[in-house]
Amino acid sequence: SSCCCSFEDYKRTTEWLLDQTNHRPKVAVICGSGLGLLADGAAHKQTFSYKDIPNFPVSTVPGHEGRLVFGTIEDTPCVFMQGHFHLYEGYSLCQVTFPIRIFKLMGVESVLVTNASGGICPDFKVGDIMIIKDHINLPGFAGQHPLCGPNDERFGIRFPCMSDAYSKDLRRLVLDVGSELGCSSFIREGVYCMVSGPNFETIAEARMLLILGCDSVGMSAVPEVTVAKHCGLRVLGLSLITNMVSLDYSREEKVNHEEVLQISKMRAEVLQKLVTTFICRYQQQSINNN
Ligand SMILES: O=P(O)(O)O[C@@H]1C[C@H](O)[C@@H](CO)O1
Ligand SMILES: Nc1nc2[nH]cnc2c(=O)[nH]1
Repeated sequence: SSCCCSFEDYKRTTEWLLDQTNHRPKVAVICGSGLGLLADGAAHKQTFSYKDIPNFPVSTVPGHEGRLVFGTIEDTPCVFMQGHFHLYEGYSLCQVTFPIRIFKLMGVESVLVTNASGGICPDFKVGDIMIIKDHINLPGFAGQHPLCGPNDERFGIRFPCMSDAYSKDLRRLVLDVGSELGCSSFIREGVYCMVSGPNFETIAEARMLLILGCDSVGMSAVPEVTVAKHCGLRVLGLSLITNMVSLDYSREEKVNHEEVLQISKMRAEVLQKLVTTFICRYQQQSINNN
């Protein structure tokens, strides 16, 4: 699975966007399933449909609007992806992660990845927000890895370190913001495992993931985070627990995508407050540190 996009492709898309907008985002927010509302807190919005952006993939999954929204949160220039791409849609991991390198070339410094996932950790509850502390790249173990193929040094090194993929400072900051907003009772930290999907887990698979140390399981984030870390972006990951994964053969409930979207919509407002306040504090901290 080598990269199907050349540096020229990335450059062409970046230049096209820089020509079309005066926004120069510093923070990129990737909105997971049903979480497009996260962009609603931004002002001075300018929106592009993915289908109109050269080289951009398009969204094919319900709950992913397929729009790139530029805007500002207080004084911070941001870009929101309302919908992102998945391996199970038939995209290569190079296409899945294409926007990350565009953001890098546009001057973005930090990426906030959100998504929906199933809770594996028995202490979790539906509606919890899990700060991603670490991940397991299950497709990566099988060679489905976005950095396979020739390495382009203009983006990053051949053998990037992944033990610090999720910025400690950003995790601390979002924990502080969560407690300031009175959300501590449903904010968790944990390990996210990516599977390719599109089916939800069997019970035996779920039990295996529990033994492996996974707290939640989903079908995204990891390729985007890996490529972001490779090109030197700071990363924060937030995963909304939309369902509990069955670990027990006697459990009757069956998970489905509609339920995932319903819980995402129900929690989007809280997550939006968390994300917008986080971005405000992030900006204040950068000002204080400079
Ligand atoms: O795009 P995310 O990772 O938020 O979406 C999750 C994984 C699948 O795409 C979908 C399953 O309901 O939700
Ligand atoms: N793989 C997986 N992805 C999800 N996305 C939301 N819920 C789930 C889940 O239970 N399993």
